[in-house]
Amino acid sequence: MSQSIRGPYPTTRMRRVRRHEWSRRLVAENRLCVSDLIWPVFVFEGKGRQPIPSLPGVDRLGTDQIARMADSAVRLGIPAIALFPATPIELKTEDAAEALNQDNLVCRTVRSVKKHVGDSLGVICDVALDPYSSHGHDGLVRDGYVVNDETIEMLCQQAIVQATAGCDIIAPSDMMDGRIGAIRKALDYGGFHDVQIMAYAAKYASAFYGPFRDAVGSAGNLGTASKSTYQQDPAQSDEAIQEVALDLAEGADSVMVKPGMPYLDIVHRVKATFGVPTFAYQVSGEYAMLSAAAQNGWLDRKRVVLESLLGFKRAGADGVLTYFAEEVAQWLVE
Ligand SMILES: NCc1[nH]cc(CCC(=O)O)c1CC(=O)O
Ligand SMILES: [Mg+2]
Repeated sequence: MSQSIRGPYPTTRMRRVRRHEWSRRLVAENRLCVSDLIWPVFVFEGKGRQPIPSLPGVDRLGTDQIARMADSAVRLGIPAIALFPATPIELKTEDAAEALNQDNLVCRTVRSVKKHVGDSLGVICDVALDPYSSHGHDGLVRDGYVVNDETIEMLCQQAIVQATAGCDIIAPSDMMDGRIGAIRKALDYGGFHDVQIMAYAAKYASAFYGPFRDAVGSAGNLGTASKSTYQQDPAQSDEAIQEVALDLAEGADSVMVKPGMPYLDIVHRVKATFGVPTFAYQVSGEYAMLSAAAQNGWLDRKRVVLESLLGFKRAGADGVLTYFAEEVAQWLVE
């Protein structure tokens, strides 16, 4: 080839650093590690394990499975679990009174985890009424509307009940206005000033929550009703920033964006705007999608899961709540 027809070759060759595995590792800007994972755990009243058909591979755990689960989390180095109770149908009522029972399933589970592993594992509890309400809504319903302030009174009591059981992080997922400030005050007056609040600050009214509602048994209660009068409209972006600003001003220690993959733009904006501990929730529908495709042999389970979680890190999340947590932790420590 003659010199004259050779074009000007690029001085910058992006491919140079990609050539070898050691080099790709060396320049990697983001990394996923076990410390990034929050493990959601469904519990039920009874013994053994119950499969959840729309969450293949995820089981509800009976009371006799709790110690083993907590041991596994500690052994793998998972920093925290998030507990979700499947409340027996006969305990669900219009006023969700079971939420305030000091001996309800979630409180007993918290106590048994704490008794078993103490402070080597953080325990997160959702604050919202949907696992306990006969209508499946996160708040109290008056004349067909989920009422804000009256719900908050109950959420404050629910937070105290959970903190008393030993919960380390209270995670309000209800989207009532002003609940973070009220819960912070209630916790402080109750002597729980060291209990953290992880606010589900930007939580969207999403169809991706379907399998979760199967898991906690609230799908049948909610029926075709929607949560759009309190959860955010998927069209909104600036609104998420305002939600986060309010929750931080009210005393949230960390914030959560939910769902995850379709909302990575929100994760990024929140982290870039506030620079506070920011978490993302890879919700049940996201787990179901990836699992189903992998089960069909259409996607490589391990590779898509790791890629999806790295995506959260790249977007700015400090950690991810994911149903893949235990499995991923096993891969990462191998
Ligand atoms: N307070 C309810 C709650 N807490 C976590 C989820 C969904 C999580 C998931 O889909 O994995 C929901 C469902 C909802 O808002 O209806
Ligand atoms: Mg809010």
